[in-house]
Amino acid sequence: MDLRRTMLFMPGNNPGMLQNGGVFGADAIILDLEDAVAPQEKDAARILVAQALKTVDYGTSEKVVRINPLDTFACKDIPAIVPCCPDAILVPKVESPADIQEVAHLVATAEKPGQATVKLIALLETPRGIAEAYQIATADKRVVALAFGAEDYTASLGAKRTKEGTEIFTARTIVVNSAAAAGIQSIDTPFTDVNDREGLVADTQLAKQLGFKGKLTINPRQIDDIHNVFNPTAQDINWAERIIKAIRKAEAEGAGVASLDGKMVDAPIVARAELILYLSRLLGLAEEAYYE
Ligand SMILES: CC(C)(COP(=O)(O)OP(=O)(O)OC[C@H]1O[C@@H](n2cnc3c(N)ncnc32)[C@H](O)[C@@H]1OP(=O)(O)O)[C@@H](O)C(=O)NCCC(=O)NCCSC(=O)C[C@@](O)(CC(=O)O)C(=O)O
Ligand SMILES: [Mg+2]
Repeated sequence: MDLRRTMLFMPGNNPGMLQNGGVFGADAIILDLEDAVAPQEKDAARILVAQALKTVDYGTSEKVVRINPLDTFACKDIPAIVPCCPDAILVPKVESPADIQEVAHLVATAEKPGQATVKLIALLETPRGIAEAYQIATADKRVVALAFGAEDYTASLGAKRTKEGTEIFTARTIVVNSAAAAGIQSIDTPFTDVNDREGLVADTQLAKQLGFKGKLTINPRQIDDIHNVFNPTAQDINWAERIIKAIRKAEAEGAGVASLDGKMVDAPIVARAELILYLSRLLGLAEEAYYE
């Protein structure tokens, strides 16, 4: 499983940020050619991002480039970026399966022989994109995640953006459910007030509760708080260990259902416990947390 708890945006025309992007420990970095770059800077940013992909060591962070939409500069971005071997392309303002299929075709044409297959992440940030979420998620096998962009979405809706996020609740759950139905990940919208840590943590907790697997990130100071929310806690790991022990004991006694602390333990509970343990092993948390 690829971890995408944090996906850190950095403007593609900012050499300082592009140079340092790998040192913050984000699961993914997104070199942005779209909205963080002014129209007159697009050509320079494309060259800078291509160069960064070839020369900067981003460590274990997944390398993602957000291209421009198909009706603007995507046809210039894809042939310039794909041969520089990004891990994935973030496609903004996706509105239909046809958008994804067209990008997938352009990417396939631009890939060098022997290059690892470039993945696609669809950014849904319009009412139509949300309405077509499942069709978009299943439009091409390169698609590994759906991401949600609340600022563009609420601007298109004409809805006021609030900290509580009532206006985006339906869209968030559609994105999560569509991605899960397609067997891919869902990544939540960024929290745009970089000085409001409490608000960030609350918003990330809500995203996790809804089923998102990560959050778009705009500032390195947000990374640890987001990771802390998505990481299993020592309590989670302890619960998961006890669930697995309880079900193994029940199975040894010929039963498919166990009881722990008075609560029923059956297949979906066991699946949740296994996921927690898998994630904690992946993050190197299991032992440390278990023996606390
Ligand atoms: C927010 C702010 C201006 C705050 O600046 P501040 O200056 O207050 O930050 P400080 O924390 O003081 O910086 C301390 C040190 O960290 C360095 N540093 C900061 N950020 C860094 C970073 N990202 N990567 C590497 N390095 C970084 C900085 O260079 C400094 O380095 P140094 O000088 O050496 O000490 C800044 O973070 C920033 O520009 N973020 C990226 C913004 C961006 O890409 N937006 C577009 C993508 S979202 C989007 O499009 C979503 C969506 O699609 C969704 C929808 O639709 O809803 C849409 O449409 O909205
Ligand atoms: Mg946007």
